[in-house]
Amino acid sequence: MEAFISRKRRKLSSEAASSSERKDEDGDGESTDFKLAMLASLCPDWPQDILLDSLLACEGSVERAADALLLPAKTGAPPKRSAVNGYQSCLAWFARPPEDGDVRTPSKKTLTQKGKTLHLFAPEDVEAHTPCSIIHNFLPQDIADALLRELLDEAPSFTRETFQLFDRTVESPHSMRFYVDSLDEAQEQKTRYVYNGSYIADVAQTTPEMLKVSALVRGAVNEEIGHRIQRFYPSGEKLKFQSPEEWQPNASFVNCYASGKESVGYHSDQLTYLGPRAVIGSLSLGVAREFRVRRIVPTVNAASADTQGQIAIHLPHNSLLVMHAEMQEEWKHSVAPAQAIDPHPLAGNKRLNITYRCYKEYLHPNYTPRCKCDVPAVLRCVQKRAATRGRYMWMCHSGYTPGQTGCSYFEWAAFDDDGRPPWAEGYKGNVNVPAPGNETPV
Ligand SMILES: O=C(O)CCC(=O)C(=O)O
Ligand SMILES: [Fe+2]
Repeated sequence: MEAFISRKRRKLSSEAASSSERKDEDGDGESTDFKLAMLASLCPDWPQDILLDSLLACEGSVERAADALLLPAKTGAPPKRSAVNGYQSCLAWFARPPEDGDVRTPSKKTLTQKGKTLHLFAPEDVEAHTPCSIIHNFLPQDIADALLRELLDEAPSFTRETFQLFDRTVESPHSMRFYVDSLDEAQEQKTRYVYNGSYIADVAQTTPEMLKVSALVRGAVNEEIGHRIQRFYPSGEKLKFQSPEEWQPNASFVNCYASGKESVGYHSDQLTYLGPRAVIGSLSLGVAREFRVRRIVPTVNAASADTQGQIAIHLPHNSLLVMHAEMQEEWKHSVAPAQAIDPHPLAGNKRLNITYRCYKEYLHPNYTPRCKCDVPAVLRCVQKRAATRGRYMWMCHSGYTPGQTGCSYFEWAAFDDDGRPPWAEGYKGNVNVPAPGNETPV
């Protein structure tokens, strides 16, 4: 569902848009994810893989795919997800264990196959084959339980996002709330920070347990970043545009999945306030669920969107998943609906998830470019178009506001090697330079 808001709205004139900060765009037009999300809203009972198959069979036409699926559904229930789609468990059984001093790059080999899901459980497999790392049993049990209890008390205040999709109003398939560390910041967020063209009306103050845990997450994430750079990045150096500063969480989205049916569609998190090559620390509590990731491959048509299949990372209670600097620009992630779940002793059927984020002071909307509608622009990275892939751009997002069409404002974003914009202290010069002849993304 989140993917609804990660698409260009211009072509869909009868459609208004939604809120939520985090979701990113390709800058490449209406993609398979968006079509999939639309199809999922029209056919909510069908598994993702069947939706995708149907979309491909109908050459990307959402209407035809929905017709094809809904016709038989009138006479029977949707088919069960095929059990043969998932395979493999611990790749490390087959791999040489890394030795101290090894510098490895993340596996380039395609492990996943079109339409298949590769299930990963072991932390060493997750870090070797995805842009993430995971720490199981992250918190001492009493702290994890206290945090979970606190979030269970908070959850009734969470809300669902609503989207206007053609003539339908659609709700996000899980609820959430945004938290910042002080009341001043909450006020600032409500009045200055724009998310897909709107302000967030409800911004809460980070709760005491969340704040306590934030300090632990901060230490662990910084350690994981160092480990990732040393072991996986070329020459053991941080990526171009990645911040060399310490990662300091100061904001978080908390998500609640009330049952196995609740989910979030494939998306990338929006970079506007996090900057390029953002790192996110994601703590899972309660019911274990699958976190699916898929590498974005440059596409020419809908049929090539799933050429590498997807990887499911299992997120048990009290696990900390770190989405590293490769993640938001090159991969998409989702939480798939679960056909069966194991209830948790404290949380019942619920999963609570905190995504700790590091908002950069120099990306405060006071400083970032404003579009012709006089709205702070949204920062996006070209994900699919091969010629400009990986370039950052500032664009208008007023088009996300119901009733507004937005403007055509577009500007390549200037960042130095450390991801700092020109107005930031210590800016060393633009390295986000488009290739000649590729000055505009569309
Ligand atoms: O629930 C999760 O693990 C992921 C949530 C997510 O992707 C988000 O908040 O952007
Ligand atoms: Fe996300």
